[in-house]
Amino acid sequence: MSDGPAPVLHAEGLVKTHYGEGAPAHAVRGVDLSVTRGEFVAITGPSGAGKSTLLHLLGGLLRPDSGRIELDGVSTDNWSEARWAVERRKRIGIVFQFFNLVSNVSVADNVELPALLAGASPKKARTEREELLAELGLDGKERSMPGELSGGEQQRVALARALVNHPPLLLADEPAGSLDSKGTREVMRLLSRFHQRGQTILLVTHDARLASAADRVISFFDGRIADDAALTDTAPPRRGGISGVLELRD
Ligand SMILES: Nc1ncnc2c1ncn2[C@@H]1O[C@H](COP(=O)(O)OP(=O)(O)OP(=O)(O)O)[C@@H](O)[C@H]1O
Repeated sequence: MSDGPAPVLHAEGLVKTHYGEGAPAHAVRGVDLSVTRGEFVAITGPSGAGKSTLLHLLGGLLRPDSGRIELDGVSTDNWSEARWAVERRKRIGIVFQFFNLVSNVSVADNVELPALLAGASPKKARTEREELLAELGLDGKERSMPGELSGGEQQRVALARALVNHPPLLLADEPAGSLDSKGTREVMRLLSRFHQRGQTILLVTHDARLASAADRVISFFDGRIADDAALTDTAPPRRGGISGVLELRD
């Protein structure tokens, strides 16, 4: 590898088979992947290709059958579940299709909790929460319960929760998958904004139009990377990708 800084994420030889009721599902069949700081990478592919399984492996929510993962140059090989939980809080924010907010606590508590668990003082957690919710257009919703919010608002709360500890890596698994076109536009606009400020993002989506908002698109098929289309250094920066893409939806 070159002398530059370690990639935010580096995976080698990842394999994962699910054993359910029927035949084993060979969801991830040997994946090598590096994500550099500041990249916005989309992983796209048809339903059942193994995209979510890959994202769950990369976030430590599933263990690979074989292969290895490094985060910021640190090997995760010997991490226990408990260690993963601690490290994930600092290093990886995750947003899911169905938000996964804690339904019986307020918006404010949903966002502050991961900060407190990571060791922030109550004052710091509160400040971070206030800043993020304001940034995400959720002023005045602090005392609401998740169920009182629209899908788009809930996903913005989930985004605030994922980013409250300033993790180097944001993983997003079909974050617009349960949103209408307005919510989709909003969440993609926010991802793009955070990316422009330097956030490294790995987005899983079956929707090629949303994937085109990223600056590198990986096509995933049958558990393997079929294509990895990074923009070259000499390519002109993409502009208006998201609005161009999402106009299609209106
Ligand atoms: N927990 C599980 N138990 C058994 N099989 C599973 C499990 N999770 C996923 N699979 C199977 O693994 C394969 C890959 O699934 P995965 O959800 O990773 O694909 P995907 O590309 O994310 O699909 P989608 O876009 O529909 O979410 C599929 O055949 C799926 O049925």
